[in-house]
Amino acid sequence: MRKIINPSQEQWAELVKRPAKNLEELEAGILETFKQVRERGDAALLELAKKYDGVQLEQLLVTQEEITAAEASLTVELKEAILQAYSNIQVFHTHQAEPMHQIETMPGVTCWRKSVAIEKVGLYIPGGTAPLFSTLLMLGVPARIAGCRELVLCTPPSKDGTVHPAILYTASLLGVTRVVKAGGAQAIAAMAYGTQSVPAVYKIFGPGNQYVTVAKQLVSKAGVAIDLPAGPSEVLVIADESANPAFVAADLLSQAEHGPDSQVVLLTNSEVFLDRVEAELEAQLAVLPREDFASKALGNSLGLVFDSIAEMLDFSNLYAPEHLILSILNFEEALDSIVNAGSVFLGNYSPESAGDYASGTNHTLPTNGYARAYSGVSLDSFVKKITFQHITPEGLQNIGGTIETMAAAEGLEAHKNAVSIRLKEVNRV
Ligand SMILES: NC(=O)c1ccc[n+]([C@@H]2O[C@H](COP(=O)([O-])OP(=O)(O)OC[C@H]3O[C@@H](n4cnc5c(N)ncnc54)[C@H](O)[C@@H]3O)[C@@H](O)[C@H]2O)c1
Ligand SMILES: N[C@H](CO)Cc1c[nH]c[nH+]1
Ligand SMILES: [Zn+2]
Repeated sequence: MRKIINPSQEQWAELVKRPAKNLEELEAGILETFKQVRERGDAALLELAKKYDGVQLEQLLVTQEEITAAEASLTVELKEAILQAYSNIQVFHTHQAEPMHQIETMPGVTCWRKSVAIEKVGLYIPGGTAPLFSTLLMLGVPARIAGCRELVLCTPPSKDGTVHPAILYTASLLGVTRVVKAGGAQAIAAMAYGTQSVPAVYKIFGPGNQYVTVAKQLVSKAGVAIDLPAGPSEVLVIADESANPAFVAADLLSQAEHGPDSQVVLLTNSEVFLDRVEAELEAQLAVLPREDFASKALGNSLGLVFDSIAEMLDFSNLYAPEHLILSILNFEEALDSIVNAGSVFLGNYSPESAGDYASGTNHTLPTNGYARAYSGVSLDSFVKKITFQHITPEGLQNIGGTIETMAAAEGLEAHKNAVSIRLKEVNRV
């Protein structure tokens, strides 16, 4: 962890940059993958699974037998945990539905907006370093609440050609239409362009590593929608001396273990506290099974000491973390100052893992500073909002003049005439 005491304002711009691969090289490789998938469809997916996932697949689609066997192999404890998380995510996301209001903007002019489900959605479930079946709940539950009809799931196969049973169990709970053994940029291309086995979808959802995230951003230029850039996980903790160094270290490691390109950041107003957290990091890291990823991620990470909580909040807003943890005594006083963050965890007993799995909030969140402008996945992500309007003859008499004047000022006579021709008739009657 890189340690800096009172970083200057000039250093801030540098410090908020995430560890990232060379974008041009990444894009060139991904575009080549897209070309192969577009030209050769399933054959390219099978070849790329061998190249990147190290497995010679016999077929891309998961069979019903595989799903049945997966269900039977899970413990009751894990199934119950999945069902509890499902229920909390469902409750939280169901409450995001907006009531539909019909608004009369002028007498006789009525407007309203209706949420309509996106019919075909693609769900990318990461599987390179860990089988994130929790991500399937985060995407599948709101998709089902919204009423999406077709759910296509892509996830990288493991080396023996299987998909983790908890992913298959969750897919079955959600009634996923098709589960495809494909990961990385090739999976994104398949869902965007379609192949013999993978139907093209209208919007692609889901987090992933830098290959997946850049691939999503590239296909979004080609006409398919995406949810948001949700790349390597990150957490920023703001802690004062009221915080528990062991808890803070545990939270930092929880995101560091996602992979070597993750970044974790600690901001504190006490150098002594920072030293205590560093000692805890060392002790806890030594017993982590994913020590290799976590220690690489810690190598990218920052421990910064500031004079005041206000300054830490300013830095955090510039950094715009995916996850923000406020482990400070008076966290309520800080809430109004948070303007850029994906999801926020308050006090000493709200571990970030709660949001990852089961509290009910969505864990598919903007990374790499995108929380300055993007929200995480929500029910809204799975619907389009279609607006409607109905104008009565009296309504047209009320609003017609305004439209005619504006259309004439833009020099668009046909627009003006679409009103005038009607007004003539209305005024004649
Ligand atoms: N922001 C969020 O909301 C959020 C949520 C969950 C997970 N995540 C992040 O998702 C990521 C998951 O990454 P992952 O790697 O475990 O799984 P992944 O499924 O995203 O990526 C695995 C795929 O990457 C491709 N790949 C790997 N090396 C490659 C190479 N050299 N060239 C081309 N393609 C290559 C392969 O096709 C492989 O199937 C982690 O970084 C994690 O932090 C983010
Ligand atoms: N922390 C990840 C989002 O950045 C989500 C996740 C899934 N499983 C564990 N964690
Ligand atoms: Zn996590």
